Parts: sequence; C-alpha cells; structure tokens
Amino acid sequence: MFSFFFSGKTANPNDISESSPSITSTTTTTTKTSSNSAPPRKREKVTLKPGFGLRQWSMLQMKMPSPNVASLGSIPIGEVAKHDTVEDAWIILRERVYDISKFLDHHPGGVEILKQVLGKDCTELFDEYHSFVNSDFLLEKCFLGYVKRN
Ligand code: HEM
Repeated sequence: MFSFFFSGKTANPNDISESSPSITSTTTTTTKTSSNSAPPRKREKVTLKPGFGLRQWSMLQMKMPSPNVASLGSIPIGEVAKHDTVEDAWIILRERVYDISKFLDHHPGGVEILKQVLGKDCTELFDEYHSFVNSDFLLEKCFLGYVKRN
C-alpha cells in the first residue's frame, strides 16, 4: 500500500517480519546488497501513540509547505548540532539536513531510538536498520538544505 515509502533496494529477507506485509510486497526486486556490508539490524515492533503512523504522516506532509529548494543554502554542521531536542529535531541523512520534529511521533521505529541521532548524522544507523526506506520521499517537506562540513 505504501510502497512509495520504500526505495527499490531489497531488504534482507530475514529482516522482514511476518506482520509487515507492506514490506514483503516491496521486496520483490533483486538489488543485491554488497556482501561486505553489515547485516541489517533486527528491528523490534514499536507501538505508536494513537493517531500516529506513516498514513497519518503522509496526510500531514501533504498539508505542509514545500521547501523552496532553489533558495536553500548549505547548513554548517555546528548549526545542525544545536537542534538536538524532540521539539527542535534536525538530522543529517545522506548529506541532507532535515527538520524531523513533526515526523518523530510518526516514525514506525518510535521516538526513543531517534533521540540518539538528533543534531547528528544518522545515515549509518538509518542504513543499518532500513536502507530500503525512501527518505527523500518521506521527509520531502522537512528538507532544510545540504550540510556544510567545514
Ligand atoms: C530520520 C529518518 C528516518 C526515517 C524517514 C525512517 C523511516 C522508517 C520507516 C518508513 C520505517 C518502517 C519500515 C518497516 O515497516 O519495516 C521505520 C522503521 C524503523 N526505524 Fe526508522 N526511519 C528513520 C530513521 C531511523 C533511525 C536513525 C533509526 C535507528 C537509530 C531507525 C530505526 C527504526 C526501527 C528500529 C524501525 C522498526 C520499527 C518496526 O518495525 O516497528 N530509524 N523507519
């Protein structure tokens, strides 16, 4: 149903829980993950607050304004680090900076696990858990600009 949340990359079949039919249906493509990459981390089922989840996030995002990509500047890494609370939550993912404050409660993995990456680059952890998730799409309206590392 929400196959657009997931990129064409194939998740590790061992990583697909029986209770996640949406994932199962998106894992038929056969992009092989590199053999020297670490196996995906085991993901526990997290219960979200009522009224939160990817469907609700999708509806909320539709109402959010689109960032004016042409006018976005680059953001010093030190600036990102200042936004490390759940009320003001920025992250770096694939060199892009996102304000995920509104997304936190909708994250299927829960808020708690994301607290460790607020204000930081979460690319490595993101890929360890779910490199197949289409973050460009999911966080489209949260995009603030590209990170400036020096
Ligand atoms: C900020 C960008 C992130 C986005 C857009 C995102 C998105 C998602 C999505 C779409 C799922 C559902 C995947 C599925 O059904 O299998 C998910 C699950 C999960 N994510 Fe994330 N994630 C992000 C960051 C992270 C990070 C940094 C971590 C780890 C530190 C993480 C840990 C998890 C876990 C443990 C689950 C499994 C939840 C479950 O199966 O119930 N995520 N995430």
